[in-house]
Amino acid sequence: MATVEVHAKLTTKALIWGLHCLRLEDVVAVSYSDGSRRFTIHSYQVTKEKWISSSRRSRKDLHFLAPDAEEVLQWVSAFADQGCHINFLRHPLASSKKKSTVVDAGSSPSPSIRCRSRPTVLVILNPRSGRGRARKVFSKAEPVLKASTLSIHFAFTHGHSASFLQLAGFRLTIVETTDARHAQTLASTVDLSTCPDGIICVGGDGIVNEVLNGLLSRDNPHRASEVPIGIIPAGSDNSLVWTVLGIRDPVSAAVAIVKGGMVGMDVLGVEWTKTGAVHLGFTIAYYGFMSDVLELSGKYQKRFGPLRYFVAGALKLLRLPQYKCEIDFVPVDTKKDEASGPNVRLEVDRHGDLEAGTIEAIFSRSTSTENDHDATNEPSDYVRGLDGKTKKQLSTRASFPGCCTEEALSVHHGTTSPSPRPRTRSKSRSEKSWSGLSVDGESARVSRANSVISSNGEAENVSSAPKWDSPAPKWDSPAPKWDSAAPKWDSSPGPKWDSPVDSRFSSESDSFPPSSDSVVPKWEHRQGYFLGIMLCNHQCKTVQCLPSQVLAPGAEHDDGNLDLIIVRAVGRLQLLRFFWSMQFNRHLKLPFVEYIKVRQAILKTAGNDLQGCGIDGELLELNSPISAALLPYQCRLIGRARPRQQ
Ligand SMILES: Nc1ncnc2c1ncn2[C@@H]1O[C@H](COP(=O)(O)OP(=O)(O)OP(=O)(O)O)[C@@H](O)[C@H]1O
Repeated sequence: MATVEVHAKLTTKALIWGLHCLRLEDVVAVSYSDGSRRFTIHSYQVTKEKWISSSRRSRKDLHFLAPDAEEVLQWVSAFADQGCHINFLRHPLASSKKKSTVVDAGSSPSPSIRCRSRPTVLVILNPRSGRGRARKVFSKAEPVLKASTLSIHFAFTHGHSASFLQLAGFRLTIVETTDARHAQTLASTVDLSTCPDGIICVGGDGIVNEVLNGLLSRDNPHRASEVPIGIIPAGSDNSLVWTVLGIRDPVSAAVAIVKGGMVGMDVLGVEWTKTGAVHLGFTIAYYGFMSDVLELSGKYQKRFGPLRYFVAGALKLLRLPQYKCEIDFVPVDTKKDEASGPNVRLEVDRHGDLEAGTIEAIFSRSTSTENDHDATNEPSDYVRGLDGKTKKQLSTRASFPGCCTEEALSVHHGTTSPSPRPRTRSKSRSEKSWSGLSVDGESARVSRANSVISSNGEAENVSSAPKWDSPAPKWDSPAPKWDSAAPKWDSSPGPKWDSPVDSRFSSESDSFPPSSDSVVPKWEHRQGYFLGIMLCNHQCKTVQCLPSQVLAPGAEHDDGNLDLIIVRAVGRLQLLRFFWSMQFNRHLKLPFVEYIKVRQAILKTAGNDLQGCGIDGELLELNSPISAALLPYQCRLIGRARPRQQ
C-alpha cells in the first residue's frame, strides 16, 4: 500500500490530520512497533445508530509511520503525556518467532523513558445482575482493558500485527460472586496490595454498594476509602455510573477506566440508632412506596429482570398501603455553612473527641453550649455531614495509572506540595493548564519531562500510580463501630409510634434550636402520612426511563449535602401524578412534594408492620429510627464526572 505523507498535530484534546480529527478521549492505547517506526492508535469511537437515537462505541485502529527515530520519540512522549497507554511491540516479523509482545528495556525508544507496571485491579462480577447477563456484558468491556493470551498467540501464528490486540494491559483478577454479601465480604477482607489500582464492579448499584460497605468496614476505613472503585454497568439500573459519569454502556465504562481520572464521591451513612449498625450508600436511601416496590421486586428478578421494578410497582399500586412516619432534618443554610468554619469541624475530626453516635448523643451535642459548637452538627462519630469545602480539605488527591496528574506536573516544575489538597471533581487533561502539544521539538521536550517508560515496555507518568504509602490525612477519631452485617429482618414487630412526638426533634420546641446561634443546627420536623421519603446523594437518573429524567435535579455527588424529597400525600392518584410528573421533571413542583437540601435527617416509622428501607437497591429492615448524614470523607470512582448541567 502506498504511503501518504500527512502533517498531524497532537493537542490535549485530539489528534488532527488533514480534515480528520480523533478525540483523545476515545483513544484507549497506542501501540508502537519496535524497529518499524509504526504506530497504531486504538480507539473506541462513538457512532450514532442510524435509525434509533442511541449511540455505541466501536473499535477503530489508525496506523501511521513516523518519519525518523527522533519523531518516534516525540510521538511516544506526546501520547504518554496525554495519558495514552503505550504498548511497545516487537516488529511483527521479528516477534513471530518469540510469542511475546513485551520488549525489554533496551528496545524502548529512549533509555530516559521508563514504563510503569500494568494496572492491577480486582474485578468483582455479579453473575445475577440484570437478567443474569453480567458475564456477557463484561466480555464486551474486557478486551478494552486487556487482551487475552490466546488472542495474542493467535495474532502471531497468523501473522497479524500484535498491536491490534494488546490494549490497556490491565492485570485483572476476576471473582464472580456466589451469593448476596459475597462482594461485601471480599471487599472487607481482600489484601489491598493485590489490587493496588482498585476494584472494578461488574453489576448494578447493589454490587457497588456491597463493595463500598465492605471496604469501609475494614480496620482502616479512611485508607480503604482511597481504593478506586470502577464500575462496568451490567445491572438492572445503574443509576450511579449513569448519573455521575454519564456512562450507560460497558465499553464506554471500560474506556473511562482505562483513561483514568478520579471522581470524589460523598458517602451517605445511615445509622440504626438502636443497634448502632451503619449501612452506607452512594446513591439514595428511601422509605415508603419505593422500598415496598424494592421488596416485592425481589420475587420477580428471574422472570422479569430489569422490568421487575415496573411489575412490582404496578402490583404495589393496586394494594397501596399507608406510610406513617416522622422525619426530622437539618436544612442546609449555605450562608451559615460558609461562615461556620469547616476548619472547626476538621479539628473535631482530628482530635476525635466525639462520643459514639446515638440519637441521644446527637441530641446532647445539638443542645450543647456555644463553646461546644464544634461538635454541634455531628450526628455521630461516623455519620457526619460536612460541607463540601471541609471535605475538600480532608480527602486526598486521586491519581490513577495512565492519568497525567497535577502531581506529575508539579514535580516537573519543582513545586511539589505535600498538602493533600483534594479535588472532588476530576479534571480532564484538557482542563489543566497544559499547553497544547504538537509534535515539534518544543512539545516533545515538555512531553519527555513528564513521561516515563519502563523496561516492560509501557509508558506512563511516574507519579500517577496510586500510592498507598503516600501521606493521607490522619484521622484520630475512633474507627466506626460496625455490625458485621447489615441489620437483619427479624420477626419482632416494628416500633410503635403512638406516643407523642419527642419534643427534642420538633421545630416547635422553644428550647431547641436557639434561633440566634449560627452553628447549632435548626431541626425541622414533619410527620403524618407520606407516599415516600427519599434522601439523594446525586441526581439519581434512572437508566430505564427517559435520559432526561432526574429524581433530584439539585443534588451533586460531591457537594457535601443530601437532597431530601418528601412526597406528602396519600392515594394512588397522587402517586401516579408524582411518577407521571417525574417523566417531565415536574415532580418537584407538585404541591404535596417538598424538596430540601439537608445535612442530616432522622426517620421514625409508625405502625406495627415490619417495614423496610432501601439503600442503593439494598433492602434493609427498619426496626428502629434511622439517622442519615454524609461521612466526613469521600470515596473515589474511577472516571471523570459528567459536566454539570447549568
Ligand atoms: N451470586 C449471587 N447470587 C445471588 N445474589 C447475588 C449474587 N451476587 C450478588 N448478589 C446480590 O444481588 C444484588 C443485586 O445485584 P446488582 O445490583 O449487581 O444487580 P441488579 O439488582 O440487577 O442491579 P441494580 O441494583 O442496578 O438494579 C446485590 O445487592 C447482591 O446482594
